[in-house]
Amino acid sequence: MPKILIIEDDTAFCQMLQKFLTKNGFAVSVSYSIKDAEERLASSTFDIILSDVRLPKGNGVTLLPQVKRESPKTQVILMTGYAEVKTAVNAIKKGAFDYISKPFTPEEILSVIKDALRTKVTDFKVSRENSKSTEAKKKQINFLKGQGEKSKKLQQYVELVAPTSMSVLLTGESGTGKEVTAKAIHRASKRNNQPFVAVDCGAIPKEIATSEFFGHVKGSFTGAIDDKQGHFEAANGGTLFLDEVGNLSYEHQIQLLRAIQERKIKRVGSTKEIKLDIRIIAATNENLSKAVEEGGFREDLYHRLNEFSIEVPSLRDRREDIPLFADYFLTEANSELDKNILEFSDETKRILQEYDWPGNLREMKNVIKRAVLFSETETMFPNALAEGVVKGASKYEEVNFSKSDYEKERILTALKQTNFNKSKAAKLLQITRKTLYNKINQYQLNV
Ligand SMILES: Nc1ncnc2c1ncn2[C@@H]1O[C@H](COP(=O)(O)OP(=O)(O)OP(=O)(O)O)[C@@H](O)[C@H]1O
Repeated sequence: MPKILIIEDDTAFCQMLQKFLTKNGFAVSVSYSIKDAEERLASSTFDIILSDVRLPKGNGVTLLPQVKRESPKTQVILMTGYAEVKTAVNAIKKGAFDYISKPFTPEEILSVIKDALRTKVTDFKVSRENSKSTEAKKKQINFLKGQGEKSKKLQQYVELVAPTSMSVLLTGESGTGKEVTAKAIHRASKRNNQPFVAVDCGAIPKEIATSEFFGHVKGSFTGAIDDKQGHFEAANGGTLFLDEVGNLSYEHQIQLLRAIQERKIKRVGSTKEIKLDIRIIAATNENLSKAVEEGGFREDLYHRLNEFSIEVPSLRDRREDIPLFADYFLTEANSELDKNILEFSDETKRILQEYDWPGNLREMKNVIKRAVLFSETETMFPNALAEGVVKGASKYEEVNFSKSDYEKERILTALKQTNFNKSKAAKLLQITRKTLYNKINQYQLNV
């Protein structure tokens, strides 16, 4: 029976969730404070931790390093309010599995938990793939080219730099698509039949970073029970993607620089040199040049990584691509959830268009997947969207969109979808024909 720990200071909500998850076959423990959670984590192991972001005396994110250190297989899901999306997105980079915005429904929480249980935790968020990967993996690396000016420029740069052996530094906010851009560069390069190895530098504990990067031989330190290949060796011949490179300690910056310059490495505890032929793509959502000025990042390494830099635009800066990405994520969610939502209603489109998307494409993908799960008609209406998104779309409040506007819109869409066949439209709307006629009169619809 999978074990879940809920960390939530709202005791009533916590107990309700505990009851619901217990009924659904999970062994559920609860902690109402960070301190209690820390104690529990020290003595037991859980498959899933479901933690509120905002807790008295801290937040759910501060627990992540402890969880990742003591129980790397545990998946962490954060429960957030609207204003905390950015924190949650940062938490994902630190190793959290996903976040779920409050309020959520029972189906939604179960779906996230099931996803988390299905997804095996890889060591420190390292993913390895090569071009001979399975269909599923190929699907994961889909890269949609946008049509707006900024997206076209991004695509141009990708095509320009891909065939060269230049190091590329990708900058941009979290969730903008830096990793998928790195994969797109790899796929368009001559190395595309060689490995692409992605390493989240922010998630590797300092103490073992050298061995993670360069590997080790058996017995070289306590805990080195076997020979182990590092990420550099695993990527040999292909591309090494260093995500969150700004998080590397000074010591590891030196080690990386040396390996890149000398094009060879030694495993920890070994004298044997291994020759490298690697293309480096690094990514950061910090201002790395400022970090160089302030002395937090080595200038020589910065120049090595930054032979060519590409800024991946935020979704706010490429709003003209929102419909394209929304359609793309709709199709993706339909196939993942085995649903068939065909379109967005006009009001839904407007909300998606006007919302600010602080978590960028990652947030949009999550919002649409959740909404697909909720939608019961072939058209997606605003009520399926997370409340934060609806509220966040500023003009939504200005026009004071009311329940009746929404109802009217649903009725018109259903009528259009059924070619104005009122029986079919009523069925689609799950109301009786008589109610439909009453509503048509009430709203004076000319149909
Ligand atoms: N061009 C794109 N086409 C299709 N999906 C995309 C595209 N860009 C981003 N995505 C989707 O958005 C999500 C976030 O992308 P990705 O992980 O590459 O962002 P990131 O900038 O590397 O984020 P972080 O800085 O948090 O590591 C992924 O699920 C990815 O599939």
